[in-house]
Amino acid sequence: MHNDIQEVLYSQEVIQQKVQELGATISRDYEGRNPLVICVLKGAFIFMADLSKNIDIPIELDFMAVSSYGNSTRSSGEVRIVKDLDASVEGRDVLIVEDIIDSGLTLSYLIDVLERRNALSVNVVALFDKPGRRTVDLNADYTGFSIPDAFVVGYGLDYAERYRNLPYVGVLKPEVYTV
Ligand SMILES: O=P(O)(O)OC[C@H]1O[C@H](OP(=O)(O)OP(=O)(O)O)[C@H](O)[C@@H]1O
Ligand code: HPA
Ligand SMILES: [Mg+2]
Repeated sequence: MHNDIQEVLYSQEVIQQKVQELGATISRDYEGRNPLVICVLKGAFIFMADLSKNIDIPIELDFMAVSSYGNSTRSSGEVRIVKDLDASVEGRDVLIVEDIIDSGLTLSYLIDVLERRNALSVNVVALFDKPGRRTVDLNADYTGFSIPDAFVVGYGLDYAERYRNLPYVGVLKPEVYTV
């Protein structure tokens, strides 16, 4: 285990099992359609890679980068599009792939943007959800784990850009945070 990690909350095995279940459900629900699956960078890059391998219907992939946390454990409240999609979403069934929903600000902003671009449908799959932290009303269509109010890292999730490469999800030792 990484020296900065206090506790592992979700092991690699537990995450893989959940990702397989989510992939199977999504494959069933989108049968006969050709959804545009959008990865919200950077946090969702590992989840997107694993989830897409577990979806066994035709899909297209695109990537969008948004940022609001910077080097903090709190949202700045301002969501910035750092990289936009390559293709149009007009008339497309869109599935947004997120690593985590915390305040809900990132997703409510993204859903609004994609609906205004005339997507046919906009749904969300999030691996982790902290329902207790919402500042805006938002629910994912597919959720992996509901988690308590703790700042987590690993499996794509960062603190100040670090720890994204950990294969599990855990909490940092308090002394690691520069508050
Ligand atoms: O519900 P919210 O409070 O908006 O928080 C969730 C979002 O915050 C994180 O992204 P971040 O802005 O840290 O960018 P990153 O993915 O590049 O780390 C995370 O990856 C989600 O996209
Ligand atoms: O708990 C978290 N960890 C990492 N990034 C995040 N962005 C929102 N919540 C989190
Ligand atoms: Mg981040």
